Amino acid sequence: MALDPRFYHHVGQPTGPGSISSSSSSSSGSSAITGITVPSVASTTASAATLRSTASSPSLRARESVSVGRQDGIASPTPAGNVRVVVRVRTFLPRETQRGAECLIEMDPSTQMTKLQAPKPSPGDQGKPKSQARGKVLEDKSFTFDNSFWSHNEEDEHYAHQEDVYNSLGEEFLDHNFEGYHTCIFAYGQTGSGKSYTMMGTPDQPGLIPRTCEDLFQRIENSPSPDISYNVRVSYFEVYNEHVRDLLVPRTDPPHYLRIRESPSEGPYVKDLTEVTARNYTELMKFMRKGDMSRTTASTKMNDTSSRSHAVFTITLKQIHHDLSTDETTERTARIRLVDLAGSERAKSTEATGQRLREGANINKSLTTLGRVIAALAEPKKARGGRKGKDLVPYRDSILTWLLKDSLGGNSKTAMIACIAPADYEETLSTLRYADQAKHIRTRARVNQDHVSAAERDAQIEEMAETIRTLQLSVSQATANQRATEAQDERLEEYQQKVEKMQRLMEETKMVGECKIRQLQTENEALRMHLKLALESLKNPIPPVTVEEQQPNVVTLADAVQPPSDDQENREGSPPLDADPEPQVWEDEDSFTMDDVSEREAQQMQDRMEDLLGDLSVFKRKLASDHERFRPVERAGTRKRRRALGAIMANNR
Ligand SMILES: Nc1ncnc2c1ncn2[C@@H]1O[C@H](COP(=O)(O)OP(=O)(O)OP(=O)(O)O)[C@@H](O)[C@H]1O
Repeated sequence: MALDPRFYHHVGQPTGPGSISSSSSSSSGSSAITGITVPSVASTTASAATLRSTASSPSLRARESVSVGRQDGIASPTPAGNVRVVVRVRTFLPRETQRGAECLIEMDPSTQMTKLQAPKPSPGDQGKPKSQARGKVLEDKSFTFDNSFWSHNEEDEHYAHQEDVYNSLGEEFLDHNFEGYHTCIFAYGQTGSGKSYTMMGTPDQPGLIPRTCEDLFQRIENSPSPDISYNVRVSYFEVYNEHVRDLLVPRTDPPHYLRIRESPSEGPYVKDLTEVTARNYTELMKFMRKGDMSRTTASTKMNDTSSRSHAVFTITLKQIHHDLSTDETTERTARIRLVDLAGSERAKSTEATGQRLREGANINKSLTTLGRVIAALAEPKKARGGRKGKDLVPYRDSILTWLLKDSLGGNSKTAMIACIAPADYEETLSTLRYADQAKHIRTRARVNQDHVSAAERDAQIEEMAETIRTLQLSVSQATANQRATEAQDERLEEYQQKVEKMQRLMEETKMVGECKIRQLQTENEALRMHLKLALESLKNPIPPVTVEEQQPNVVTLADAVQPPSDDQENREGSPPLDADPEPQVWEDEDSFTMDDVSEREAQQMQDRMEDLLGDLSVFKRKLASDHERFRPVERAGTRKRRRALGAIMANNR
């Protein structure tokens, strides 16, 4: 049985059902804002349809008009790095319009260049050269990114809508997820620069996260293969004041913070983080909204709903393909990490005091560490190697960078969206510099895929059940000894993890089982149809074919097989033309009537169907017995865990 084509999917090919369609249009001409004449995009409209993008979509502009470097047509000023870096400038906010702010940003859609202009001298600096204004050297700066999204004024023909950002970045990253890669998209920028708008958006203008969720389930629902089962799990946490808080559990007072652990295979992870299964888009959105409501935001001078924390929304997509012919399972797991960072802020601009000031300091601290991590990763490895070849990337200096370690420098395809405000020279310059450095980072993404045979899966479950039994024993012994040691805690934790892992494994085994049943049912249905047709043709046989000058209702075998050609007739050994042919009729001993054939076929089909139905019921019985076999372990595990936890709590008191 062949794997779903998506398992062989190559990067860059359009896959899956389209995302939300784009609505804007474009023509050639010059941008009112940028003042740069761009090549006519009218000629690109033919290919626009195949790219599922509109002519004004930045993704299309990038693919069509830029011919620098990369095969996929996206401008690549970063031969050394593979992190996608895009920049997006937002519209003026009312407070900026009121103070008559000037837009300092220009973007060139044909080269994806972003230019930051030095602001006009303030009244105090009148008469001084521009470069000496405010006592600082302020000059125009230009940067080139994979995409420069112009979201400043909607009237502009190159305005990048939310859907354009998704079409250009989110869709491609979701392709990678279906291929089995971990991905991470994070939004970076000063407070009020449009990070939450880009990642979450509004109900009317959904951002990258809801669009990814929608496209994910559209692709699953339109999956062409019944042999693949999908499992989607989601978690959502925030890093607030250097503490991790689960956003999928209700807030408590005092807040309950989670600890960070590191596993050799998975790297740093949040211990006891809630991870829930989402069966459809509606459920996934429910979890997203729940987490969003719980996120710490506050009104500041710079932003009415300023995020005071870094939020990490993670979707885990598991694709399980079962091959009925080999009874082998192929599993692909992809982690989709979507991060909305808190914005960097200057105490002077926000005029924050008290709690807001402390939050701001912590936000800045972790963002500074992020900056140092980016800077270290952007350097060639040799240059950053410390003594004894130790890697000196300061991941551990903040919770945020520690948790994003894999996404920033490991097994992940990563993108950074640098959000900028149109009228803040210094903050924007700092963001653009970070983004420029991020272009040089190289991650090492790999396809996360495993092959497991049915026997291996059974053995895994068996082995895990054994480990759980041993751990149960040692936990209860330790509890009996009334020694609440750290080792005991660790063992208990290991035990809990194993039980959870086993539950998940059993869930997956159930999914494989369901997949098998689906496949058998499909085959069964096809056979049933076949049988029905065969029986119908038995009831209403096709009238026998008669051949001229031959007995009615019979066909000679020679005629049925091939009409004689002139050549054959004259060949040696062929009966002479005038010889009286010995007709070989269907009634002969060695020949068949049409009815015989149909009956035999029907009988074979009936037998096959009975075999299949037999297989199906054996299989169902096996599933039920597996379920029964492991349920007691699960129940006992939960009971024991509760008891052990209770004992430990009592000991600790
Ligand atoms: N592209 C855009 N189009 C229209 N409005 C936008 C756009 N980007 C941002 N905004 C508006 O700008 C304001 C600030 O945006 P947002 O809250 O997303 O900033 P932020 O970077 O997440 O800030 P913080 O770091 O303080 O949380 C919001 O009112 C938002 O609606």
